[in-house]
Amino acid sequence: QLSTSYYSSSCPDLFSTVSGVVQSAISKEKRMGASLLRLFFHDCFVNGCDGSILLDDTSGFTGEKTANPNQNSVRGFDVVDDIKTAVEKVCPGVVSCADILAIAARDSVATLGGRSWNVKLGRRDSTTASLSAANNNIPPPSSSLSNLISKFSDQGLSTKDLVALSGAHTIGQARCISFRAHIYTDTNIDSGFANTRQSNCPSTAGSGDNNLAPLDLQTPTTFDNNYYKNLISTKGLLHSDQELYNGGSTDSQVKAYSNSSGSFYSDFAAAMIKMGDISPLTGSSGEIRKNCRKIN
Ligand code: HEM
Ligand SMILES: [Ca+2]
Ligand SMILES: [Ca+2]
Repeated sequence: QLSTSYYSSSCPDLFSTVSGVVQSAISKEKRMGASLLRLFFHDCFVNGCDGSILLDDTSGFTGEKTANPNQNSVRGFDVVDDIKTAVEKVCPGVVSCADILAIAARDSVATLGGRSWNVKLGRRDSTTASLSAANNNIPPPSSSLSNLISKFSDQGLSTKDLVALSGAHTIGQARCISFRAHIYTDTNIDSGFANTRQSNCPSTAGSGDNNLAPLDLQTPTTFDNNYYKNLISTKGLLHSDQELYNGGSTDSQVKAYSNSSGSFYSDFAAAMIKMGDISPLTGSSGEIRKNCRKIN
């Protein structure tokens, strides 16, 4: 029921308005493109793409921002606010925050050198959020391949979608706490690479937990297929990344993407559209939030 032309008459300037704000945010800080892409993933995996992740906690309401995968980690909420403000100026009360996340994710990929796609729209915004679903549904970086496959399958996404979508880790940064175990205890990691990462991520828990390293050591601000090349040279930063190329069923797809950015780009776009279709609120369900951080 989502459609690429959903706002064509109600908000004809929507795409140019969103992309203007996204591009200016990325020109200030390239990492922001990665952060916006990740927000869409963390929204869609928790009761569908309904903007639930954007709701702030209040004294009487606990949202998703303090869930384990999100706390001290997800970012970009100020940019979403800037996009919403710009969109409200051109078409007040029309465009959902959930759709803004979908467009911003697409524009981020395109701005950082990836290929664009036609984004489907017409989602409405939730009036609820779920801390427990955020904790349960978003896989942690300690996940095994079978855990990853099952968390994606729970959302209706295939193993092929898992491998394609994981290519998002061609951009952005991770905290030491997310990759410490992989660089100190796993054996399926290039030893020089492990040493390099250890130099800014102390083995002791607590110290340096928030120190950052790029998910893609070579081109962390370019959306390319280098992530898969890293996996083949056992330079995946997260344990979960390297699980995709560790002698299992997904090795062949990793190899294929490492050899063909074209097949990665087209499968990534198809999988993003599929992820964007997870349980949208439509019709009279939900609402169009005026402020993405709170229900009307
Ligand atoms: C396959 C399972 C996945 C796991 C286990 C996972 C895990 C993680 C972790 C642990 C981080 C670093 C967080 C931190 O240390 O603060 C991260 C960052 C990131 N993830 Fe994932 N992720 C997965 C899939 C995805 C998907 C499907 C997307 C988008 C389509 C995505 C996009 C990103 C991006 C862009 C970043 C960097 C964000 C930034 O720099 O602000 N990830 N992910
Ligand atoms: Ca959601
Ligand atoms: Ca890259």
